[in-house]
Amino acid sequence: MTTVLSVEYRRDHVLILDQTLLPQQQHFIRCTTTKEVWECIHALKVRGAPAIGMAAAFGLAVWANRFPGLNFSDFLVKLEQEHRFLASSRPTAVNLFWALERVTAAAKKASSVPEAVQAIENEAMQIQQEDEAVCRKIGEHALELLKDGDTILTICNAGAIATARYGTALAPMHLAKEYGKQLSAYACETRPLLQGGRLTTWELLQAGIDVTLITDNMSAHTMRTKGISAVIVGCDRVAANGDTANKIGTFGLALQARALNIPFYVAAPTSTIDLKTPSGEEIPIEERNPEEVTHFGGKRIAPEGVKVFNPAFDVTPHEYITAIITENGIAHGDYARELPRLVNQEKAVIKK
Ligand SMILES: CSC[C@@H](O)[C@@H](O)C(=O)COP(=O)(O)O
Repeated sequence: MTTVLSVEYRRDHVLILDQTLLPQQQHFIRCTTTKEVWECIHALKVRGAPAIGMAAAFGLAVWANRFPGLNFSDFLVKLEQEHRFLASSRPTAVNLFWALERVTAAAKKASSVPEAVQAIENEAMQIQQEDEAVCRKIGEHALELLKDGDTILTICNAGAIATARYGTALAPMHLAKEYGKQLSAYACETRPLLQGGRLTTWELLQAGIDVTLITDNMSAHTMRTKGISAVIVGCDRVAANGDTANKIGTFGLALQARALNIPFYVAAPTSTIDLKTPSGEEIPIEERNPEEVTHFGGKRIAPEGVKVFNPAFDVTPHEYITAIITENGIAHGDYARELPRLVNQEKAVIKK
């Protein structure tokens, strides 16, 4: 599989793989300020819920390392400001807020600036290390639901470059390859920014995994005619009742899967489960620049003045989700009861 790290911490800077240039170019952006990290997250140069959490956490670590002076209370006030600034880069993926809160809480336990800098750095690196282990576990649990020879359909990119390694929805594909099993994938192109067409195909091809690209409007036909065994998607936030926000188009896939009696699975690190948000109705859905829809490859394709609706995510109601696969096990329905149990097991699993 690809060993490219989409986010790499180098103490006085963080290297971010510019995912907007893939697959044509593999270019890393050197960020030395929180503003540069904010811009990378906002412009989807780094994207995918776990990866944006890591980028933001490392952004704070870079800022802390460059902090001039030793006044601890001044440091904490400015840390809160930088935290809030980075948190404003995107609204939907809860991992962004989760990761920022983790590193800020670690700094608050310190008693001097050097101690706090070290604590932020350690916590950010821990988040990245944990994410790799978490994704591998998700892949292993997902494989319990699949068999050798299965074909899955996915949307967007919930792969290695959206995480520390392996991905979430794509983790079973990478692990199957490692275990000598055969899983094939159909990747929905994922308009308007083509994360499926550009990124999932690139990642799976690099890993030597069988992948076929389709446009988004081919999904129902593909499910019906190509022997799709399961739909597996990632997520940006899972509410306490199991309602799940993921890339726009995901809800449509869930409806199609239900109509065709195909299981619909959500791969969710427990860091993406937000027990404080009761249902999908309370999940903020990011709306992005209309130009993402009116333009294609830098060229206008829609008439000047047309109204545009461009939500980046949608919410799949929990009743359409066959199972939610976490690093701590699988919830099959009754999410309001199962999700707290899985989230609260988190520490036990990570320590293994
Ligand atoms: C493991 S990544 C999970 C999700 O973040 C992913 O499925 C997704 O929808 C990403 O959207 P994006 O807008 O590309 O950040």
